Amino acid sequence: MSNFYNQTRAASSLMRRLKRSLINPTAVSRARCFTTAEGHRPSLVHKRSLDILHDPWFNKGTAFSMTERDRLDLRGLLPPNVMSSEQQIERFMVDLKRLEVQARDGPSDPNALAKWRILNRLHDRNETMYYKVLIANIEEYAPIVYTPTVGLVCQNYSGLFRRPRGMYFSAEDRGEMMSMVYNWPADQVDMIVVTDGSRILGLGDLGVQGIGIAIGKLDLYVAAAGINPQRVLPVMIDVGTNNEKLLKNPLYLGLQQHRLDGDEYIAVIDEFMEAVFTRWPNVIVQFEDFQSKWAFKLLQRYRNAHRMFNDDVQGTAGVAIAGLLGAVRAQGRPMIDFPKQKIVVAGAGSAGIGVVNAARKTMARMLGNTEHAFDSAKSQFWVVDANGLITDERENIDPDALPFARNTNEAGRQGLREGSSLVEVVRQVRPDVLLGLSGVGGLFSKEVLEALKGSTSAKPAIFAMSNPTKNAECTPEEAFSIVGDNIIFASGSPFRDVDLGNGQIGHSNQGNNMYLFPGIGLGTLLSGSRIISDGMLQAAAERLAAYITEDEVLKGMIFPPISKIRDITKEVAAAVVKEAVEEDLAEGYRDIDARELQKICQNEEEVLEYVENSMWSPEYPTLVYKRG
Ligand SMILES: NC(=O)C1=CN([C@@H]2O[C@H](COP(=O)(O)OP(=O)(O)OC[C@H]3O[C@@H](n4cnc5c(N)ncnc54)[C@H](O)[C@@H]3O)[C@@H](O)[C@H]2O)C=CC1
Ligand SMILES: CC(=O)C(=O)O
Ligand SMILES: [Mg+2]
Repeated sequence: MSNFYNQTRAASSLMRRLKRSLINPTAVSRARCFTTAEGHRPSLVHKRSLDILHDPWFNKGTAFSMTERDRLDLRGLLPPNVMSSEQQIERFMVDLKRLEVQARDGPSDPNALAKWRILNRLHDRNETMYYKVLIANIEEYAPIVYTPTVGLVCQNYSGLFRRPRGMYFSAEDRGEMMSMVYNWPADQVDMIVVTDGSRILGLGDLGVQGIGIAIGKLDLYVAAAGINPQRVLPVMIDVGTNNEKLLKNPLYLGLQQHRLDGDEYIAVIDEFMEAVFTRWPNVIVQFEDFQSKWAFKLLQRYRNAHRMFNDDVQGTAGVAIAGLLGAVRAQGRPMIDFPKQKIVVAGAGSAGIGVVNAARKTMARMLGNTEHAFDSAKSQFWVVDANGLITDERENIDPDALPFARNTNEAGRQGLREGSSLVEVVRQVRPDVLLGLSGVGGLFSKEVLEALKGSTSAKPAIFAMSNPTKNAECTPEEAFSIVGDNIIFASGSPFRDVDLGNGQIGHSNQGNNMYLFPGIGLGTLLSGSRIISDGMLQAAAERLAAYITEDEVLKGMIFPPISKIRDITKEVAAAVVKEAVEEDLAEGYRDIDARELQKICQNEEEVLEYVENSMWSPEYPTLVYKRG
């Protein structure tokens, strides 16, 4: 694995300064399906006339040139004035800008859902333009297509549903999935994001309505990672819901039954996995928002045999590690001091346990990667769940949380016991970091934040990572006003920076797995790795951590702005490709075989170029009709 500690920021910025190279004809085609080659070569379509205008993959609306209108039997079906794509966007934005109220606070923006509707309608009729708008305005519209608004969309999905997007596999489809997958029109699928809707953000079981989160995540795959939108597939596996409110709603669109469980549940997921990997053997499957009960089990079940990962467990862990390392640097300490950090984590679900596992491994590696280092690193964590501090006295302890259960005697010496409240734990431990993945809005109450003032750290870090906005454990205003100006703050959903007065800004970082999952997926795709190893995930996290400069970190920025997400994703993907090659997992992608990939990986600039050239960009291709 690349040695993170030797990586310099200077090297990364040099890479970024590299001039964009011309498309390498031997590089992976970033062109759309049916496109014969890169960039300006035409795309072959098997439809004409209104069928084209009704196909969001090919529709250009008013931007169809006159020659194309003739070629595709479109003359007379559109107003005569041919628009450039810039003019089209200008016209579209008039509509959207009418609703212009600062969107970054999500649900507190009364127009968030209306904006989502306008964007969704564009998505339905012209994908190229949709992604052009999204990429150009990612900071403004990520909070609409992704957290927090996507949460609201999922909650209201049965009412909002108009046109289908993605695939639905339900418990009723048992025995049929292998043939159902052929109902999807694309012969190539690179990325699937699948959910069973059982834990959507911090909003609980939303059943079939959870498909919105898979759609939102894939929007970021296209916008940030440049995955071709014709090759993404959002999937909902509907095994029922335990949300009684939904079950009682006759307009609910999902199966009106309680969730399958046990072997029956696993059989459905197994069948789905077999079906998608049979039709698309090279696809990557991202598991999203599965309740913790299944998240870890399914990850263990599939991760050594399939190209898959669990974003909530592994993506979140990587983002948190990057943030935690940033917090150490922000304290003016060397990163190697990370193993000394005292970390209180509120939340022992898929995300919380994913984070403590990964943080423990990172600490152990820094301490020499011995068994002793691994064992002692666990003492840096205090994990609190709905029942308080987890100790070895806990009855029916979740096996995933077991390694982090505090020894009761030792807890006693600290003035703590099984079930101690969060405020007691913070008061006694005086942690460097308070990290929330509990899904409980306001959990970091005034009392808890007051207790954090006793932190032994010169600059304590508060990670209120639960989503959407109203589920954040605290707001940045609360954190800065109660704990003081000298803190680091990050939240899962976006908040505005805080004006601290005297020209000082309290930086509000967004600590969300969106910084990693697109690069993990893209890097895996471009390496052709058959699995996603711990090393690949670690390399991704390290690259994200290295993205922030020393200057930025000292100003309290531990994550880069969302506006840089495409560049960040490129770097993360490059790190993943390199790691896959180093671990001998890479089998190559399309016409780049494993040997060529190895050569590419000898030169950092070439890897970045390879990744960049493989990313789809939203430009209209010239369309040529060909009988299907
Ligand atoms: N920022 C990010 O990138 C990510 C954020 N998340 C967020 O993390 C949250 C949790 O996700 P999961 O772990 O999958 O959910 P989960 O439901 O599996 O786990 C929630 C945990 O919080 C604990 N909890 C509940 N009430 C508590 C309280 N009063 N005090 C302390 N702990 C309490 C529960 O006992 C449980 O251990 C969600 O809101 C989700 O949106 C998840 C993944 C990524
Ligand atoms: C961000 C994310 O994956 C979650 O809140 O579940
Ligand atoms: Mg999630």
